[in-house]
Amino acid sequence: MSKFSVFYGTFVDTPALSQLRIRPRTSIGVSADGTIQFIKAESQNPLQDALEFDPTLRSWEINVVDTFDHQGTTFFFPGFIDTHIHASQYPNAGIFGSSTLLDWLETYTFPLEANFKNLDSARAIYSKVVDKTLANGTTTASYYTTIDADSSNLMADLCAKRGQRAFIGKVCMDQNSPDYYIETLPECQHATQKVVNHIQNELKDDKIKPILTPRFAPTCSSEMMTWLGNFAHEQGLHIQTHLSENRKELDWVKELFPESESYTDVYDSHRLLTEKTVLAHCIHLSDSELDLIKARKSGVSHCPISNSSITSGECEVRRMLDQNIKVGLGTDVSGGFDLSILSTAKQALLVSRHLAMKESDPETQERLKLSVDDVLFLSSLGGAQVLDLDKTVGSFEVGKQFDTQLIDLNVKGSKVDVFDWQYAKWSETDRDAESETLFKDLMAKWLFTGDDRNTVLVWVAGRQVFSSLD
Ligand SMILES: O=c1[nH]c(=O)c2nc[nH]c2[nH]1
Ligand SMILES: [Zn+2]
Repeated sequence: MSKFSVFYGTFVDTPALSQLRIRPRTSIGVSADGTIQFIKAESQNPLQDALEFDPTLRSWEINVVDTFDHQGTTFFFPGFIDTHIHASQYPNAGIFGSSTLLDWLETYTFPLEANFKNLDSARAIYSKVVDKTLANGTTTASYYTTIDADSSNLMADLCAKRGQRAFIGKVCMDQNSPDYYIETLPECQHATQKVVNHIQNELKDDKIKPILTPRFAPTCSSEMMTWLGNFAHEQGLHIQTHLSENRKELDWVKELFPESESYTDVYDSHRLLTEKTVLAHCIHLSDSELDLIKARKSGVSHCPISNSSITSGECEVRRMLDQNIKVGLGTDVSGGFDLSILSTAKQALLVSRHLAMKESDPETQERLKLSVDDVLFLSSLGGAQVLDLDKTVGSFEVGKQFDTQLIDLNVKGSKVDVFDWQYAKWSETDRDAESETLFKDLMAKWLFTGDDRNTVLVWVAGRQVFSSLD
């Protein structure tokens, strides 16, 4: 591996909601540990920039990645962050019939997840998931596996080997689950500790972290949630779970936890809401539940494909963003059928428009609509905030890790077509308002007509982890 890398071209990221930052003719220097060391705008010579940054470097020690692009169709974008994906459910992607959450779990999901004791089959499924998510530009994923510890550890090993940044969540469930797929509290404690120990003390890759994963309140006893909440606090661990996805589920939670003020309060009263908690769905929440999530600084994983597929509802993302609640995107495979965050971002935009169409006031309608810039923020820095990783990844800043995808809109065989007048045509020196507008249109083209074919190279912590050019 080179001692130092320098990347040259157009860098695009979203330093805040609704802000698209476009930096053409820029070089970014990255040290061997993957940390961004400098960002130089208006660069003439990336190799020279690296040598100026560190005069002790020799030219042959520097790896130069130059996109040779001045027309806006090739650009670097931060790696996508999938804040919620069930790796174990991937074989069922697309298979959900007309089910809704609770019958979907019984019919499709539990039977599949129960099979992960077989490590060969687990390896085949998990390898596919890591390969495919990387090829779709996902550099960080928060995974649910199954209740099984050994195959969860295998998933951690596969992510480390392939170089993906990942949270590995062994699923915990000790009640209201089928006889063939349930654990007792002592079994859960033992298996959870086994996974945490493997990741922290045996694997020792600081890109891979354990995440405590009570499946959702109905399948978790109060004793289990108390233990998990305390364990998370003692060890400073992340937590992920599902919250308020489906109306029948809400009624069930009310029945099971009559003493709790709300579904959100069930988790809070077990110390499960922290600034490292990821709450998937959050569709049917009251104002006071949103206040509680905000007070605890927990994050929301918005999973629009899943919510439409198993007809759970429409998450009011703008309502959350208006209150500065952290929101990222989740594919929620296989409630969601697509492991692409680009597709998920597109669907997030469309779901916001469905919510807008229910309003009669034009101003309210306009406000509810998420823009291209908004959903690209949710796919990158928004997700990083949800996972409490925003000091490490999600945008291009000195000191952050270089987790990046290189997008080429003109790649052969791609669905995207760019016509002559649509190129941004950054000239050698010029950066005019027209190029900026044209470039924004190219980003919209990418979101709506692009797919994994446009993701040509992917790096995590400066290491190349995927190439479509090989
Ligand atoms: O989208 C979901 N996927 C699941 O596997 C699940 N389990 C409980 N609730 C869930 N929701
Ligand atoms: Zn889920």
